[in-house]
Amino acid sequence: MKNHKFFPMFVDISQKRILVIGAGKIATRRIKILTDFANKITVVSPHISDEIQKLMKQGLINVRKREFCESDLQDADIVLAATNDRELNEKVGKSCLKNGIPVSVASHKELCSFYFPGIIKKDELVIGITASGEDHKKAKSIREKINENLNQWIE
Ligand SMILES: C[C@@]1(CC(=O)O)C2=NC(=C\c3[nH]c(c(CCC(=O)O)c3CC(=O)O)Cc3[nH]c(c(CC(=O)O)c3CCC(=O)O)/C=C3\N/C(=C\2)[C@@H](CCC(=O)O)[C@]3(C)CC(=O)O)/[C@H]1CCC(=O)O
Ligand SMILES: NC(=O)c1ccc[n+]([C@@H]2O[C@H](COP(=O)([O-])OP(=O)(O)OC[C@H]3O[C@@H](n4cnc5c(N)ncnc54)[C@H](O)[C@@H]3O)[C@@H](O)[C@H]2O)c1
Repeated sequence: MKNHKFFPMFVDISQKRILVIGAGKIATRRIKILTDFANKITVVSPHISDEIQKLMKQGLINVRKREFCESDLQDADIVLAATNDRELNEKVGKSCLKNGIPVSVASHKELCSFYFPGIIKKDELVIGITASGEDHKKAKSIREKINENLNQWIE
């Protein structure tokens, strides 16, 4: 295929129903970012990190404290699969792709219809970074470098 890079489309997700499956290290990192952009975040997971618990108490997210079930997808506009059960992530990814629900699968880049980017947010500036799924550490280190220098560049 000639073009297979993902386009950085900046999208209004403020009213989108976002379903995050899993509430561990990766899901928590992403949910904390998403709360700056989205108002309708639901997390489904039997175990919840302390940080997720805090966000729930602040009213920033809804939590279904149980295992994922297929019907969770019925009221989801966007899905992030981030459990430590790779088979489940895969099942979710395939189901979303089949049903046209935008999905990012933390364990299977080939099942993503979008990638979760590295994000820097400063006032009205929003910067998203991807290494096209090819080098996650590079995406992280470039995000850190931009972060370190941004204030200086703005001045
Ligand atoms: C950008 C960032 C956002 C975030 O996660 O917040 C992000 N990954 C980050 C870091 C990171 N990821 C991984 C490590 C461990 C070291 C390593 O393996 O290299 C580290 C480093 C670390 O965490 O220090 C492991 C990993 N990641 C994926 C797989 C599965 C696969 O490749 O198939 C596996 C193997 C899992 C396993 O085998 O178990 C997949 C995806 N990770 C993505 C995003 C999507 C597009 C990536 C891109 O654009 O390149 C994509 C494709 C899908 C998605 O998840 O949407 C964030 C850095 C930004 C920041 O720090 O700000
Ligand atoms: N994309 C990335 O940046 C990146 C980086 C490292 C790892 N990973 C991948 O991300 C995934 C999650 O890693 P982690 O470190 O956050 O794991 P973790 O062990 O910290 O958390 C896993 C979470 O999944 C939940 N879970 C397990 N079974 C579930 C089910 N049936 N229904 C709902 N929730 C369920 C657990 O309750 C827990 O909250 C792994 O598949 C790993 O391979 C991705």
